Amino acid sequence: MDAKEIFKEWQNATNLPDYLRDQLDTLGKDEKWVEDAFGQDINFGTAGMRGRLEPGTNRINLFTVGRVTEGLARLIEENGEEAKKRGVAISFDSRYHSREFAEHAARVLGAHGIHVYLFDDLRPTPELSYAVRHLHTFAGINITASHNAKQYNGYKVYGEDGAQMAPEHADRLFSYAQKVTDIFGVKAAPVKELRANGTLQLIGEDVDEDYLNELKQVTVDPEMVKANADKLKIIYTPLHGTGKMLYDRAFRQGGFDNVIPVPSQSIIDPEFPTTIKPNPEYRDVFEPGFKLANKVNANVIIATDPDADRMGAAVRKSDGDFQVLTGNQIATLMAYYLLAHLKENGKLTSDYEIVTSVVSSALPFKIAKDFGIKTKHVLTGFKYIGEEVDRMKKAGDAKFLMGFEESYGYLFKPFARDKDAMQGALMFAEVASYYASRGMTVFDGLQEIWKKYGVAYEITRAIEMPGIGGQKKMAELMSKLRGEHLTEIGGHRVLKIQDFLKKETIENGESTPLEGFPESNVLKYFLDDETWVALRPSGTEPVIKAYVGVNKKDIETAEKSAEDYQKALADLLK
Ligand SMILES: O=P(O)(O)OC[C@H]1O[C@H](O)[C@H](O)[C@@H](O)[C@@H]1O
Repeated sequence: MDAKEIFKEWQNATNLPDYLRDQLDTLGKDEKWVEDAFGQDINFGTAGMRGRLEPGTNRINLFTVGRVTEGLARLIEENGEEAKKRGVAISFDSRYHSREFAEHAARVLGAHGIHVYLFDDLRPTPELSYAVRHLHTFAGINITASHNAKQYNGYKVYGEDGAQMAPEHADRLFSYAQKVTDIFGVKAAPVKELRANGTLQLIGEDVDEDYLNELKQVTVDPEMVKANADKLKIIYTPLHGTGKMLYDRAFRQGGFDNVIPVPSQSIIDPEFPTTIKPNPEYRDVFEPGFKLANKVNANVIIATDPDADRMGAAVRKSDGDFQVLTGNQIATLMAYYLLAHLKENGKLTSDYEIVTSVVSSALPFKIAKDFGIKTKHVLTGFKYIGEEVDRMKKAGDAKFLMGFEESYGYLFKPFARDKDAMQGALMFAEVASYYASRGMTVFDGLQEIWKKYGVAYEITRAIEMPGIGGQKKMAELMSKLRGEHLTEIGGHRVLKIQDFLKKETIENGESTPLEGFPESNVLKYFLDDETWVALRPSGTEPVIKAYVGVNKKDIETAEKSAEDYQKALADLLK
């Protein structure tokens, strides 16, 4: 069936809620929209499915949520009665329709007799990851579009290890979902019935308690934190989302008594009214925090995104202004602190390991090597970091120190297996406390690291390619570049290319196999001035991501060079 026919089916459906029917009537006047919203099924990417909250098979709505949950139900059924009994934990964030979708997913699973643990209210993503492990469920669902704009929602699926489902399983789930021919006929049992027969169980405070208890392990030097408590004032913002549920207790039990929330951003609100996108990457989300910090004379601002898996921070410089740090810089500070702490306490052993993605900063690895510990690169997607934690546990060949991604994700203690902004916030607060104890700001700390190891500076840019045409364009651009074997970028010689799709490394015109990674549409180039650049279509947004990482003597040269490289990449993508 083509897009127009499917659109007609939706028009004729008898069970569309009014808000979807209204949207269908208005948006449906635009043929291009119809083509985009009905021309394909919404895909499963880096983090499950994500899309605009609109009617359509290529959108997020009650019906696409129902269909994918039906796919999950069939995957669980295939694994037998035990899997059904273990069931699924479900959480949701502060977005429009999140609660409704979570409940709908519970009802669809319930109709298959699959046990469901549904959070009674919004909760952070890492708490769901923790709940899956803690309750030994077979899977987890989280209704969230993370840091995307308010028009979006999404559906993340977790495997029994608490990490986002690995591609093999996710593909299977998706293929089951696609076998659902009548998207309007997916069965959903009534909540009342499921509550009465015990299939649907609400969870909340009980899991909070246990998760908060685990969070206590994150702080590595509680005494130092305690001794410097009065030197540190932290501003915290949950950006209108789930971080609000736990931050207060988490900070307090960690010994951080001086944490002041940003009032306007502590209101749970799907409009995210104080932001354009509730993403701690962007300076604008910190504006209310800056004002408050100036008023109460605080030096550190910590922000978590609406589902509290990403954590960003801004720190005061000596001129009084705030610097918004990148995810890479935050991870660098954390890695240095953790290693220095282990060393000072005579606890540093060479079997510690840091894991990060191939598009994240090289500096934490440089530091790790200097301290003599192991490092491991994985593809983008925190689930791959989760897999490494499992590998270390099973093989017993390494101790997990931390995992991080440039996209503001960090994990220290693997009781959660997704990036955990609560853990990130606690660790960053501890880093701030460490520098305060030395009479320094966090920004001074970063400069100290740069002085020792050189300035690593990274910029990630997203080049938008929306719509169905966009997918095609991204595929064409990537395959064109792949075929070209570039020898020069931005006036610099390419020394080596890593092609993660063809799984080959090209160096001096010779190709050797690139082992140890699943296939992925990523190209990474290493240049003659210690710069690396990478290109990949995002798995969560209709964009190609262009990554640049330079190594220079000072930050000014680094910033300029990184900008120049970004321009060169933008030209390549024209
Ligand atoms: O670069 P993308 O494919 O858009 O993914 C960006 C990020 O999306 C989600 O937040 C995932 O959990 C991360 O692991 C990933 O790094």
